[in-house]
Amino acid sequence: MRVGFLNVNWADILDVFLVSVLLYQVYILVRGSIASRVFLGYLFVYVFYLVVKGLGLGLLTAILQYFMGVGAVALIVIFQQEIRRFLLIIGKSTIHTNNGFLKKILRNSVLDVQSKDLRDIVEASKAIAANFTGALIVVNKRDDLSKFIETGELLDARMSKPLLVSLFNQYSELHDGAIVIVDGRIKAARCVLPVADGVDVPSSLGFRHRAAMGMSEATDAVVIVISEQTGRISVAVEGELHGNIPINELQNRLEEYLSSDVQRMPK
Ligand SMILES: Nc1ncnc2c1ncn2[C@@H]1O[C@H](COP(=O)(O)OP(=O)(O)OP(=O)(O)O)[C@@H](O)[C@H]1O
Repeated sequence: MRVGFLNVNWADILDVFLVSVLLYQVYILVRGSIASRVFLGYLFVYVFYLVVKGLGLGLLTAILQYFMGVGAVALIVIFQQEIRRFLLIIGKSTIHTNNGFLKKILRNSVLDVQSKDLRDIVEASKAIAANFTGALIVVNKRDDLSKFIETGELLDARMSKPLLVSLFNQYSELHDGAIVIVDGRIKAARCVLPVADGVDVPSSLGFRHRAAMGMSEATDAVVIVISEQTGRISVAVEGELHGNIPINELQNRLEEYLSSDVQRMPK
């Protein structure tokens, strides 16, 4: 088939499709992390190398070629976490499971958490806020949250309001840190989240709220934060904190945030 002055065959189309899928997966894995900058830097050097090679600058081409060879090894070391997660996703997923690899790539709707689960989260938030207990609840969207789950105590429990409330009870050994919910299951408790420290973070904010902002900045997850001091419920999404949300609005707001599909720029 001819497209303009190009001769394109099915193998070319398949090739471009597979490379796009691969680059998209790499982007999903590294976005929001420091690794994304390294990845972009390496890509920039590679494009520069192609230009230099095209211009026939032999010496510079040889130097860049050597640099990229060493860089490839360095990339494997720098990206070891991401590579591990990538292989885990492939290993765990089949097209037939709910978490299918293709579904993760192709789906547009990201609202995996059911209304009943959201109701449990809202009811639990209401009870926790009424008792002036602090809480931090992370609800996943599309990003893989394994590296945050690994920092806490693995539970993989069915969603329930009583369980959520008791996990944050101040006498519970698991009350500190955050709970991470993935596809409607309580995956882990006592998780450590990244803390937001940018210039746009109000200095009056405590660490619970900063962690909520940091997590929603680093991933596409939606984070509910309940203040121990004021009993106020806030929700962090895409790095922004929406403060003091009335309990009767919480479910709608969560549904809205969890189903919106804004593509964030990598930090
Ligand atoms: N990086 C973090 N990851 C997970 N949880 C955190 C993190 N930082 C703080 N927390 C939680 O927040 C608690 C401390 O909250 P702190 O009082 O500093 O925050 P705050 O935003 O003022 O909240 P509050 O209004 O509830 O006091 C810790 O005991 C811990 O449970």
